[in-house]
Amino acid sequence: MIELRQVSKVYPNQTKGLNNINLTFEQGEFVAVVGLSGAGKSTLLRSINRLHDISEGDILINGNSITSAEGHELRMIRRDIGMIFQSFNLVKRSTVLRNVLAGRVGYHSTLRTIFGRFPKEDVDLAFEALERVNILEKAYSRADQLSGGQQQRVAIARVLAQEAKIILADEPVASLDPLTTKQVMDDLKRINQELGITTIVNLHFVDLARQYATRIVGLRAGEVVFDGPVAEATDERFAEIYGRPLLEGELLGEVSA
Ligand SMILES: Nc1ncnc2c1ncn2[C@@H]1O[C@H](COP(=O)(O)OP(=O)(O)OP(=O)(O)O)[C@@H](O)[C@H]1O
Repeated sequence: MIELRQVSKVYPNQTKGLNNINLTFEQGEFVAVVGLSGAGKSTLLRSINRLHDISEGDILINGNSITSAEGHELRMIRRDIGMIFQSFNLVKRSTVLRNVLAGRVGYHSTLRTIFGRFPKEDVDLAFEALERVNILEKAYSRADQLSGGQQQRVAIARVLAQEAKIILADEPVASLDPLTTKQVMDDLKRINQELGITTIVNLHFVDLARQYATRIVGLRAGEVVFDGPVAEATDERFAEIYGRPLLEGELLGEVSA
C-alpha cells in the first residue's frame, strides 16, 4: 500500500509542484494519473520513490515512511519500486540482457555489479522477464538496435527482474506510435494482473487512461481534482479537471489491435 499524507512539494524556485495531496493506493491497483502539462504528475511519481524530497507531509510504502528513511532502509524500500520513463533510460551500448540485469543491482554489493558478476538465478530471472514481455530473442542485441516499443519493454523487463512490487511509469508511451503504445500498455496491464504489481501510470491521453486503468486520479495545479473509477471519468468530468472541454489531441481514439 502507498499512502500520501498531506504531501506538498515546493521547488527551490518556489513553484508549487504538489499542494496537500492525500492519496492511498492499494496493492495490485492499476491507476492512471492524468492532467495537463504542469499539473504535477511527474512530481507525484518522483515523490513516491523519493527521486526528490517533498517539502511537507509523509509518504508511506507498506507502512514504512520513505520520507524519513535513510541508508539501508531507504535502499530496501526503493528495491520494491520500479520506475519506467518516457525516454526508456537504458544503457544504449549495452546488451538487452545487461540492461535487464541492472534491475538486480539493489540485491548485491556494488563491487559485484561493477564487474557484472550476477549469479545464475539473476540471469534466469532476467530471461524470464524478457519472455514475459515477448522479447527473449533480443537478449543479446544492443539496446540501441531495438525499436522504441521494444526498448520500453526492456525497461519493463528490468523492473520485473528487480522483482518490484510497485511500478511507477511516467508517460511510458509518450514517444511511441499507437500500435506500439497498445503493446506496451497491454504488457503493463498483463503484468499488473498476473503478478499483482501495483501500477501507477502517468498518461497524457484520457482515452488510454480509461481503457487500461481501473481508477483515475486527475491533477490540476498540484491538487487532486478527481479520484474515482473509470466509469465516473466521463468527458464532462475531464472538462472540469482540465478547466475546459477536451481537445481532439487529448483523445487518442480507441487503440485497436
Ligand atoms: N525541477 C523543477 N524546478 C522547478 N519547477 C519544477 C521542476 N519540475 C517541475 N516543476 C514545476 O512543477 C509543476 C508540476 O510539474 P510536473 O512536471 O510534475 O507536471 P506534469 O503534470 O508531469 O507535466 P508534464 O506532463 O509536462 O511533465 C510545474 O509547474 C512545473 O513547471
